[in-house]
Amino acid sequence: MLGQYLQEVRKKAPLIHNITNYVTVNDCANILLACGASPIMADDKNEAAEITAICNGLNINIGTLNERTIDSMLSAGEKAAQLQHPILLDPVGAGASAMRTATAKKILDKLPITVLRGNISEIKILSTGQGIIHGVDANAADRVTEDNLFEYMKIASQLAGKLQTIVAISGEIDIIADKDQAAAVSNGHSLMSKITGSGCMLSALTTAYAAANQQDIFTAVLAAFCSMGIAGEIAANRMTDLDGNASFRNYLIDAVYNMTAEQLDTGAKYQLMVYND
Ligand SMILES: Nc1ncnc2c1ncn2[C@@H]1O[C@H](COP(=O)(O)OP(=O)(O)OP(=O)(O)O)[C@@H](O)[C@H]1O
Ligand SMILES: Cc1ncsc1CCO
Ligand SMILES: [Mg+2]
Repeated sequence: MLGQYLQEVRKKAPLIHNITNYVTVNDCANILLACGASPIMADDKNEAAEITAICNGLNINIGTLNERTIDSMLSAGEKAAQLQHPILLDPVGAGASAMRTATAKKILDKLPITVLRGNISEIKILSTGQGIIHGVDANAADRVTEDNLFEYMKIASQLAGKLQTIVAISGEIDIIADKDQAAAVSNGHSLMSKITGSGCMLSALTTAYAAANQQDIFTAVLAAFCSMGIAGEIAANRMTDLDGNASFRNYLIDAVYNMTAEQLDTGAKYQLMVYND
């Protein structure tokens, strides 16, 4: 079933506008090409809205935020909203500085964000106003485990209802939630946390899946998360004794490039909770 969502990405080849950080920008472009989408990066206010208008989805990532790009994010976001393009916000490092936290909140407040995709500490800080983040990485104390999973799924779903968005939390176990349901994805490999940008790439990929599957964005996000996790497992399997995190990064992109709909269908590992209240 999820494989169809990948097929739609390949068929429609959505063009994704990325306003993103300068650490992982090239990886974001390559992961979009790998899944069958196309990237364009453009972060000047004078062209942000115009670029968004020729695209099918907008990926806003605050990883290397500066005063200038905040305006570009809002301007592109307003245009994307007018055109009913999906908009994803990756609140990289929310909680690490007052500027990041305030900007993530401002974007959530001013734009109809379709998907909020971050690690558990970023999401926790944005929802409760409290917590500690380890730079751009999740705080180990916030980890989603088998023991707290159902509690976190419910909280994610409540937050999704409050923000009127899909909340998508990455980590060893990923959680994707809207106000009525939450899915927990157990695909992935610990090496994914040893490269920078696995989260940024996931956000770019998720924007492409959402843009190509607008009729069911929740399932599109689920498919994107499963495909990234499966790619991580395939990449880890290819590692030799001399390989390190640089090779892993390449193997991960290669696995997204070579992924088939069948691989996604058979490899996806998730459980779904539907809430009635
Ligand atoms: N320990 C782990 N085991 C399995 N998968 C993992 C693990 N850590 C991260 N992942 C996977 O890596 C991807 C990125 O998640 P992560 O939470 O590390 O994002 P992030 O913190 O935003 O990353 P970055 O900021 O470096 O881009 C997701 O697909 C997630 O499932
Ligand atoms: C390391 C880093 N710093 C700002 S953005 C980024 C990439 C991972 O989010
Ligand atoms: Mg991140």
